[in-house]
Amino acid sequence: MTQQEDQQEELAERRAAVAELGAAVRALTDAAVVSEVDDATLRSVAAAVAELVPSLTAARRERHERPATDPPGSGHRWYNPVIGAGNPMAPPVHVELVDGRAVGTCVLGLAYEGPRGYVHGGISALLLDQILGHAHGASGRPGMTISLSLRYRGPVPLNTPLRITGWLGESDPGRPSDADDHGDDRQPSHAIGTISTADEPDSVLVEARGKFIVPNRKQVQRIFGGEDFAR
Ligand SMILES: CCCCCCCCCCCCCCCC(=O)SCCNC(=O)CCNC(=O)[C@H](O)C(C)(C)COP(=O)(O)OP(=O)(O)OC[C@H]1O[C@@H](n2cnc3c(N)ncnc32)[C@H](O)[C@@H]1OP(=O)(O)O
Repeated sequence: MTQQEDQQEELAERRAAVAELGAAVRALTDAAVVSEVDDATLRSVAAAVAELVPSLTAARRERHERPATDPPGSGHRWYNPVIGAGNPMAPPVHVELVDGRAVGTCVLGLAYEGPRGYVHGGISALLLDQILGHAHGASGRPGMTISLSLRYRGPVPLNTPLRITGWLGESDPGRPSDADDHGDDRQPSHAIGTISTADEPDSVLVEARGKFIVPNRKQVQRIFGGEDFAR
């Protein structure tokens, strides 16, 4: 086996272990928010969970440090709060590109509840920000959201397969390019997205419109210390 194959195998093993822990803690969260067991049981589970924390934090990363799952250039985000299999707060949403659109699927449990039985509006915004960003990134220009507006047309049901779709709209017409001052592409892109149930994809429950920019070199330096932020 070559050194590169060795590294690939190690990476796959790491990602599998990270996903396993993510799924286990996600299941714990799901159980915690639906549980109606007695107080003594809640307290004993809380104590058992607290005992587990030091074994995870024995080796930890700090802000700006890459996790082992996301080596430079991989473009992976295993702890992303929407798609990251390693992040227990992520549903996680599974995203595919279909005819140039980013299409995400997931089921949201009671941990994401806003109005009783339905998804919290902030969670819908989180999912749509991600899917719009994915559509923007898939066009070859990974960027940052500079604005996001939502229209909630109908409540999004919990425990129901959902479909989240994002695509690019027209760019800002007539915006002057100030590439000379800032050194990069300065036309914000518009992206549009929707949430519906998988069973009724044409019935839009939430609609989003966002604007994205590709940070120029100075901005990347200022915000991320110069590292290629998207990879
Ligand atoms: C198979 C393929 C798979 C692909 C797979 C990809 C997957 C990839 C998925 C990722 C999905 C993540 C999706 C989550 C995306 C987030 O959540 S991003 C996090 C949320 N956004 C932020 O944190 C941005 C915060 N904002 C900022 O840091 C600053 O406002 C900015 C954007 C750096 C600009 O600040 P600044 O340099 O001081 O510029 P400023 O003087 O304020 O700007 C003046 C004007 O120029 C505009 N402008 C500034 N910089 C730029 C620029 N670089 N370009 C254009 N216009 C600009 C400004 O918007 C502003 O416009 P107006 O408001 O006047 O219309």
